Amino acid sequence: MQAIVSTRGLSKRYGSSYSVENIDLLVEEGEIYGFLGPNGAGKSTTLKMILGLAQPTEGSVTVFGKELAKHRRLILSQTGSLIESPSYYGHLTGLENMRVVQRLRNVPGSHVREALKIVRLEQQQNKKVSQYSLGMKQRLGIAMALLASPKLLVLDEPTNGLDPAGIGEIRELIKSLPQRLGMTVLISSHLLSEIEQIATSVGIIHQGKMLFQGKLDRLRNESHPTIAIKTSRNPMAHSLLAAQGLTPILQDGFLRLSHLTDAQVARINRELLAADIDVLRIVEHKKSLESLFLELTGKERSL
Ligand SMILES: Nc1ncnc2c1ncn2[C@@H]1O[C@H](COP(=O)(O)OP(=O)(O)OP(=O)(O)O)[C@@H](O)[C@H]1O
Repeated sequence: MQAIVSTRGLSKRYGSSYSVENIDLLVEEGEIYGFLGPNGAGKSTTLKMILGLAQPTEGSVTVFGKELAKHRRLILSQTGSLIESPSYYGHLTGLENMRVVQRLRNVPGSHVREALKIVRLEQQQNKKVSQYSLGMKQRLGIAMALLASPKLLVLDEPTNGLDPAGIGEIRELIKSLPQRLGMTVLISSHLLSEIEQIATSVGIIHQGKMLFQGKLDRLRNESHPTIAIKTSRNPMAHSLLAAQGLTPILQDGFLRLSHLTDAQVARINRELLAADIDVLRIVEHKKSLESLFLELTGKERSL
């Protein structure tokens, strides 16, 4: 698969400290890449460097296979972005605002109607933007970013400040873009729950460093499930398992074990029964992505 965005050793230093340190980010064609991290982690700074809005202290950015430093104009002509809140004229209507951007970007007028249709603002296009809700303003910002039919769309926390209904709308809109318009999307958020619902790949950044990058499924597999076994005689079962070199933890009426294969679980079950211990429950507990994310960003450990 073709790399749409890749960075090498990308770093940004403000004063004596690094806000972004040695980031190798990789976004492949047709992906929705969720760039995830708590507030102040370095997401905006990274996205700004990818868009040529901030100068890296070290490292390089390649977009569409071309180095940003050398092909900035070409790359940006094929990239749409929404960084921080969208800029618009409140006293003009949505349509008039779109026309301003259309002229600035020198794209055909037909794109305006198309973009307004995609973000479902057609009905409100003649309303002044000062009378728009926050969600409508965000959608207008996305419509502006879509105007030039970009191959890459970069969105920095596009659902910030929206209510759940507004978040849902933007989410569905973004989700539809790769298939509908053949776009690749790079979107940042501090909410795992949000990224989890739309992204195909994630990059997790914390204190300027990338802690994990890859498919969401791989992140899920990083979590080793725990097997909890409830028996009729837990203390005796505990001794039996410990004698076999296992390290069960007796907690809340269950013996908890981790890193077990299916074959080991089956063997334990057989042995408990053979020792005349009834097995009442065998339950698998998977770590939620949320707890994995907190563990990663809380402990700052590298995967
Ligand atoms: N122009 C600047 N001058 C000095 N420090 C800056 C500047 N821009 C960002 N920083 C610092 O860089 C760090 C990362 O900020 P950044 O805005 O990239 O984080 P973020 O992950 O986007 O967080 P948020 O979601 O809160 O915007 C922060 O500590 C911030 O204070």
